[in-house]
Amino acid sequence: MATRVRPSSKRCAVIGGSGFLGRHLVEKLVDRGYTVSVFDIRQSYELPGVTFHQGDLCDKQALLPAMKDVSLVFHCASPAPASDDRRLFERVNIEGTRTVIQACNEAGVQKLVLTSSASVVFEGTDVKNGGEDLPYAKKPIDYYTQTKIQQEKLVLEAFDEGKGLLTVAIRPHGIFGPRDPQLVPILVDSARKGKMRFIIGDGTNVVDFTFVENVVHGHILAAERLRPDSPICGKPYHITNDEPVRFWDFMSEVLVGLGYAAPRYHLPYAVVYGLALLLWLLALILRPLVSFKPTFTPMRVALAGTHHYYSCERAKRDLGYKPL
Ligand SMILES: NC(=O)C1=CN([C@@H]2O[C@H](COP(=O)(O)OP(=O)(O)OC[C@H]3O[C@@H](n4cnc5c(N)ncnc54)[C@H](O)[C@@H]3O)[C@@H](O)[C@H]2O)C=CC1
Ligand SMILES: CC(C)CCC[C@@H](C)[C@H]1CC[C@H]2C3=C(CC[C@]12C)[C@@]1(C)CCC(=O)C[C@@H]1CC3
Repeated sequence: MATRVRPSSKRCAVIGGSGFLGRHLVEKLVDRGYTVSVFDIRQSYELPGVTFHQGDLCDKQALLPAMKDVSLVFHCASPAPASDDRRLFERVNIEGTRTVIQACNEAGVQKLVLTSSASVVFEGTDVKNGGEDLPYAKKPIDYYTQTKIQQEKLVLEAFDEGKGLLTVAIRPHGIFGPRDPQLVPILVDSARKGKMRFIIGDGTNVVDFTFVENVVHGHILAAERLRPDSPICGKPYHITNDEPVRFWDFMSEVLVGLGYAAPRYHLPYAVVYGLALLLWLLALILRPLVSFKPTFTPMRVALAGTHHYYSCERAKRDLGYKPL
């Protein structure tokens, strides 16, 4: 009878490994002696020792070769929040994640680490030092958040000792660092268009921005602590800098550092949120005729005008996490 060879614990796959977080994760894994396969819909770089598999994660047959002899899978692929395309989010984050789980089970993968998001509990109102026990948002503000919630539930519920699949979810918030494709680019683009003169609300709201290397560190700790008897199986973990900052101070520092003026004039939060909602509706109605993407989406305005910072005490306790 043929015996199944147990894959090496240092062989892993990174789904979404061509992206911002994914590439940082791949680079750190290679440094730590892992053999890495990247699976992504695009290839954005080359790295010695890393094998690239190009394909759509909704296609199980395309995924399986990237998972051959792999014991650990990181799933950090998602459409960009800015795309605001309901069907795309549902297809990739929900149906695609189901496919990833099936492929992991078929390929005999032992551990699956999902990159979720702290925004799965954010409903547009203040979250102060939020723990992982907060309920999922009942009224998620956008399709991105709505489908990230479903995705996280799928992965955590897939934890099944019987089948041998151990799962965990990492919830970062507002990732920044080299090659960030959204935070600084959106900010700079808005500043160039003269849209960053205003502070939404009173400007004192405190939030988490998380350095990408801390997020990578949290993922690797979780992967290495994921064992059948570990308390982390089937659980989500917030990973932050453990250093919440004022949203508008952070924005101002980045803008001034890049040679733009800091926002100065205050606008009432409720008015800007209402306008953003109106613009979003207008863009939705006019979509068949004209396509325009408002800079100030309801989600961005909510993030810019409320407190949203999270406790990483559970990660410190269970993962031995400490910001780098
Ligand atoms: N950037 C942030 O502030 C935060 C990001 N996250 C999560 O972190 C993860 C990584 O995000 P980023 O690196 O910022 O985004 P990114 O856009 O740089 O990376 C996502 C990657 O997924 C790939 N991808 C998308 N659809 C795919 C598909 N159908 N099949 C295969 N690959 C596909 C893209 O090509 C891209 O390389 C995502 O799951 C995101 O939800 C969570 C919290 C905050
Ligand atoms: C136009 C301005 C009012 C705001 C400009 C800055 C924003 C582009 C960013 C500030 C907080 C960021 C953030 C995310 C994207 C970029 C910001 C809105 C996420 C939505 C990315 C995906 C997540 O999972 C949560 C993030 C929260 C913070």
